[in-house]
Amino acid sequence: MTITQEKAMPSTAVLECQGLSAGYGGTVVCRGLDITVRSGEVVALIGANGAGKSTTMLTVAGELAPISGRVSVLGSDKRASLATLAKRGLSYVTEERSVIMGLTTADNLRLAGVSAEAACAVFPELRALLGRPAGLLSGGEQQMLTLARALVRNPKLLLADELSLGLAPQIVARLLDVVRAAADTENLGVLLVEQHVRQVLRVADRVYVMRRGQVMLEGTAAEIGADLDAVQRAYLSSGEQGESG
Ligand SMILES: Nc1ncnc2c1ncn2[C@@H]1O[C@H](COP(=O)(O)OP(=O)(O)OP(=O)(O)O)[C@@H](O)[C@H]1O
Repeated sequence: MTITQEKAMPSTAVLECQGLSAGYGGTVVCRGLDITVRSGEVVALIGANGAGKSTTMLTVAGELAPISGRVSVLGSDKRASLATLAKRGLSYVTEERSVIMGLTTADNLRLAGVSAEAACAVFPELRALLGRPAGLLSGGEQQMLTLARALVRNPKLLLADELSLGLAPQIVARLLDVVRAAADTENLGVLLVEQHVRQVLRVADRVYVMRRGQVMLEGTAAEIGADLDAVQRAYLSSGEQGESG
């Protein structure tokens, strides 16, 4: 008899927040957060505007000190800077276009120590754009460059905060599909903040729903998706998050 060993090994937690409170200058914005991301898992963090999603991401990324509670990133709960965490395998991408606009796509990759070949393997769309100044790329192309640059380094944990802000639904789908594929093939753990709720549910394994600094609801993407209208009414009602993209 053949014993299938697939999924027999529990996957490693690449991020664990326990009772995490976070905020600015001692003012608590997020409280009591328990959030886990395992390797190979795409986890979505959704919530209305001002719910505390970015504050959570900044704290996990080492940019803000936790006010209380525990954050363990890639097996260590000692606070470290983003630069140190990046060396250990954390990648943090945001909606801000982090490319250098005056440099070509190729030079942006070179500056980041990333081979153009490897980046084009992630997004073949970049090949035709290698000689073009990044400032002349569309928003979606700039985010492809950003994401390719992040993924080529083979991170173990990707934090993506509204990577697709302001982009057309097709581009959002393309970016999210690449993130999903990296989780599946590279065992990457992903925490995604995303405005396009329906799109993120399509690629996520699990979801945390935040409201006013707290996780109000968590479940599999299928569970949250099954009652999305009620979830939207209860927790995502203010601002753009209510639009399910
Ligand atoms: N630098 C800051 N100093 C003080 N308060 C801040 C700062 N940044 C954000 N806040 C406050 O923290 C709360 C949570 O903001 P945060 O940006 O984390 O929410 P969010 O869920 O990411 O919202 P959005 O979807 O609008 O980006 C808000 O009330 C916001 O005004």
